[in-house]
This record gives sequence, C-alpha cells and structure tokens, in this order.
Amino acid sequence: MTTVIDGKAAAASVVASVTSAAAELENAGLRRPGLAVVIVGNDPASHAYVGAKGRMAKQCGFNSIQHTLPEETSQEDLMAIVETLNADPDVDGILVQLPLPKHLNSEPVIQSIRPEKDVDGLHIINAGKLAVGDLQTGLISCTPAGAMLLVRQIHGSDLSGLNALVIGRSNLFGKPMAQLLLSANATVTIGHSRSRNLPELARQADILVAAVGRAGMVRADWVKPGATVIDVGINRVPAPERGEGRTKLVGDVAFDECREKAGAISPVPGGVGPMTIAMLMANTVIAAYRAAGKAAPRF
Ligand SMILES: Nc1nc2c(c(=O)[nH]1)N[C@@H](CN(C=O)c1ccc(C(=O)N[C@@H](CCC(=O)O)C(=O)O)cc1)CN2
Repeated sequence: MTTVIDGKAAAASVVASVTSAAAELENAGLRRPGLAVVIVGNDPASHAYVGAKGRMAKQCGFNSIQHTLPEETSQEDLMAIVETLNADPDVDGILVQLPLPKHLNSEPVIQSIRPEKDVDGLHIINAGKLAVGDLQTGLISCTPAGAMLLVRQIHGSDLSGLNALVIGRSNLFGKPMAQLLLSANATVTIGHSRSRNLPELARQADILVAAVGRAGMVRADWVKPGATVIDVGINRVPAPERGEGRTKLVGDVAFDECREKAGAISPVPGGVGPMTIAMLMANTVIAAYRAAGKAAPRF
C-alpha cells in the first residue's frame, strides 16, 4: 500500500510547534520574532507566496514586515533596504523573494544579508555550515529542510544503506537537499540536465527527489519498486478538463503512474510546497531564540 505523504499535516505540526516556541519567548518577557520579506516586481506567483508567508507569520505570533518594491527598483536601492533590515534589532529574519526581476543580480543581495538573519539559508556561511555537516549553528534552506522532514517521517533519521538521487542542482534546493541526505548517511547522487541516463540512475534510488521544473518528467519506469518519491516541482499547466483557459499545478513526477510503483510519494499540491513556508517560520523562531541568547528549538 503506497503512502501518500501529507505535507499539509506535517506543515501544520511544524507551525504549531513554532507558535508555541514564539509564545514562550513573549511569556519570558522577550520580544516576539520578527520576519521581514522583501518582494520586487509584479510576478503573481511570488506575490501569492509572499502573502502566504505574511499571513503565516502573523498566525505564528510574529511581527511581520513586508517591503513591496516596484519592478524598476535598482540594485543599490534593494541592497539599501537589506542593510536597514540587517541593522533593525526587531528583525530576526530577512527573506528576499526569488526570482528577482531580470535586471537585478540576486547573489550580492543574498550575500549582503547577515547570516544570522538569513532565514532562507542561502548565505555562503549557512550553505558552508551545511556543506561541512554542521546542522546545528546555521540556518538551512526551507524547501530542502521541509523535504527532509518528510523523508524522516518515512525512513527515520538514519538513511544508512539507502541510495538517494536528487534531480536538480540549484543552490535553493538541489545542493542543500543532497547535503542533508548525506548528513543522514544516505549514498547520494545529484542528477541534472547534463546527466546521462537519468532513468537508470533513478531506478537505483531508494529515495528519489525531483526538482527540475519539468511537468511529469519522472515516469513510472524510473521508479524502483517501493521507493520514496519526493516531488519538489511546481509547474502550472493547462487544464482544459476544468474549463476553457483553466490551469492546474502539477509536479515533476507523473503522480498517478508513479504512485503505483512507489512505497511513499509526495503529491503536488499538498506535499513539499506547504513545508517551505512552515520551515521559514521555524528558521525565524530559531533566529529569534539565538538573538535572545536562548537555546533554539529543533524541528
Ligand atoms: N526567497 C525564496 N524564494 C523562493 C522560494 C524560497 O524558498 N525562498 N521558494 C519558491 C516559492 N515558494 C516560496 O517562496 C513556495 C512555493 C510553493 C509553496 C506552496 O505552498 N505550494 C503549494 C501550492 C500553492 C498553490 O496552490 O499555488 C503546494 O505545493 O501545495 C510555498 C512556497 C520560489 N521562490
């Protein structure tokens, strides 16, 4: 019987723990966690995600700040906002929503965020800590941290003897996901657009993680029987069956056919996606505890 992994329930459980951790700070007479999200431009999906982050931050009892900047914002103006947030003692976490408009270079912006406020876990200091196996003192990128929590639900925290394939090598997901799996003792391969014979590599994976941005790329004949399949793709595709001009969200995995082969599989929507925002809340409360000189909760 295949387990369909319930990302919404897992996210709700993380959010409940974050909410009590935030309340404990306030009850101890300390300030509540502060999360600042910066969005540049008019991308509708990015605005939807940022809106959801702000609502969730409020639900967790955080101080939620949003900077909405016009499409034509300059690199200097964006970096000046980050500097102001870096210096603001009420802000524990800073996130710059990606992607930025094409004329802006995201890397200097990300690297200008103080590492202890980098709740996206993308600063080189945080990425470096993860790369050397330090999972305790930095901040870990939200989507891989969330995906890993789902993997732990199925396999526990020791993945010794298991083969994992991560398809995708982005700084936001593929690389940190591979590091997390490696830290849990899995034997890890990273596949990408230049890899030869991805289906063959996938068939050897006990844990198959897809983050390529190609709707339904992973087919049933890629899946080892009983494998855990984690779908990180978010692709909006036409859905004429729902009416003219309608669309729907699908992952990188052909869900219906892969479900037949997998032991456990995460759906899209309702799998890894909700974990991204939950783990952002977790990182923010961790940053707030550390800023207050208190031992941070673990998630
Ligand atoms: N600075 C960042 N930018 C982006 C990140 C990120 O982690 N940091 N990730 C993505 C987008 N993202 C959050 O920003 C995100 C994507 C998807 C979801 C989600 O909950 N998806 C739902 C479906 C939602 C829907 O119906 O549209 C799901 O999969 O069930 C949350 C956050 C890129 N940018």
